[in-house]
Amino acid sequence: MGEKLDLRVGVIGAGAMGGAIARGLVAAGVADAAHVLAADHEADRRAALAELGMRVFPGEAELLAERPEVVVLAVKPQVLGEVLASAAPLVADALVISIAAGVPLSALESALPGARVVRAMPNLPVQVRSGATALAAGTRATAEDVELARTLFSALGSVAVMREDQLDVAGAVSGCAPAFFSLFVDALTRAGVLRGLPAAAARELVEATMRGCAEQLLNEGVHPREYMERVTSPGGTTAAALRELEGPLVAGTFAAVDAALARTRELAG
Ligand SMILES: NC(=O)C1=CN([C@@H]2O[C@H](COP(=O)(O)OP(=O)(O)OC[C@H]3O[C@@H](n4cnc5c(N)ncnc54)[C@H](OP(=O)(O)O)[C@@H]3O)[C@@H](O)[C@H]2O)C=CC1
Ligand SMILES: O=C(O)[C@@H]1CCC=N1
Repeated sequence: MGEKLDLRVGVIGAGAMGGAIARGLVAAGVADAAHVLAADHEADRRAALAELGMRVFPGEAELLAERPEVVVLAVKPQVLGEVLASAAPLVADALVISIAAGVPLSALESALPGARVVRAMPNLPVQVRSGATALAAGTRATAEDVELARTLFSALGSVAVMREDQLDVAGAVSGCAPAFFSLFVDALTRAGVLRGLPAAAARELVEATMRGCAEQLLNEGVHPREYMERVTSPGGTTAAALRELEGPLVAGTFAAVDAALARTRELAG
């Protein structure tokens, strides 16, 4: 468990990502549930978090009236402008952490005059404290603010502090990656089914393999290429398969990351 922080964290937008962060912070023990405030339009989402002991609010104004020391903005980039306008007068003393894809620090800082802002790009596994988060500091954020953001997200997995342009790349890579990995798991499962495996068995085999590979890559620190070589018997089945897979997968992955970055730039506008 992480060190418990004596401050309140307000999460505005408790959807897929805001909900994951709120749950992760409580599960990690860095914040008491009663010190995590969550605002969401959806009554069901509020009820699920209230059940865990969090304080819940129907919108940002009600939450920010409580003046939490840290505010996490976790609404979609398309509605962030409205939230910033109503939050601006209420966050002068808070550290504001935006996780919105694309929305630049310059836009956040000009919409929140005086506020200390940090951008974060987390991913969905923060909910189970195995996430990956990139951080970039705004011009008014202090070293202590960056350390506080690092402490919060470190309780939810690994953290890297970087420049803002790099954070956008991290968003296209690790932010999106849970969907990329899930797509591959699904594709491999379907390939097994197509060739005769029962669906449930195929899925179990593929998911167990993903967990085992992740454990070995992380625990042994082995390079992915070296790990591939261990699996690839000379003249064997993996070599035959990789010959088909590598080209399209690498090209598709590069194109996918470029598409995510292009969309990031559109959202910035
Ligand atoms: N999903 C992911 O894996 C990641 C997402 N992000 C970023 O996180 C942000 C949220 O994405 P995601 O969680 O997927 O989106 P969701 O739609 O799941 O969550 C956003 C939630 O915020 C609610 N909401 C909108 N406006 C307000 C408001 N004014 N007050 C209270 N609640 C509000 C929405 O309710 P309603 O729909 O009813 O308006 C919704 O429940 C985005 O900016 C995205 O770029 C970053 C990294 C990863
Ligand atoms: O799809 C999105 O826009 C968000 C940002 C990164 C992952 N999900």
